[in-house]
Amino acid sequence: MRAAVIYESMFGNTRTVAEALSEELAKHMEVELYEAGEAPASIDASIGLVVLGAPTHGFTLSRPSSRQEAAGMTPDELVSTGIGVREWLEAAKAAPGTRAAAFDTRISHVPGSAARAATRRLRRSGFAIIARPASFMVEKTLGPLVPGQLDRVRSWATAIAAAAHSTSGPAEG
Ligand SMILES: Cc1cc2nc3c(=O)[nH]c(=O)nc-3n(C[C@H](O)[C@H](O)[C@H](O)COP(=O)(O)O)c2cc1C
Repeated sequence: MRAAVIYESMFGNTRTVAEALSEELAKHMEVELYEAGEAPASIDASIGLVVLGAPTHGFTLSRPSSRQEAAGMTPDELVSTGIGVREWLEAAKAAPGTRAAAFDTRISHVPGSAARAATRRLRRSGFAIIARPASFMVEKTLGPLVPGQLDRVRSWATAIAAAAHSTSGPAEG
């Protein structure tokens, strides 16, 4: 099976999670890692699993206005300077039933997260959701990740690899 991991990140924390996730998933399948602005809008039929990752902004997926707000918080260039996962999803095309899962990074345990919003949108677009949305925590808005989060990422990767292999994709009906 091949997987596409597509992430958006302002300050690099979601990218760090996406990289660790991809490394672990690659023990179980072929993995392509894309920043959202560079990800293909059309998911190739050979891709059996799509994993989306985004920072939580305002209890949901980022918008151009929240990304602009993020840009004002650091003198450094943002990791994602083009579209985010919200806009990628609006344009995405994939075979109905393509397996998918979503994660986010966030600061607070208050309900409302980018991963939940992405999962809802994936389902609405015809993807088959194989895992509950996962959140990985940062200490402050700019990061870093809370210690121990990358262990949680690796466990989640193992779980979604197993779920992907035990769930039929579009080709199998
Ligand atoms: C404009 C803005 C809004 C945010 N809103 C939330 C929020 O509603 N809930 C939350 O837990 N974290 C919120 N955060 C913190 C982000 O989730 C945090 O910056 C992100 O996880 C860092 O990941 P990144 O380095 O990949 O951008 C917000 C951050 C920004 C910049």
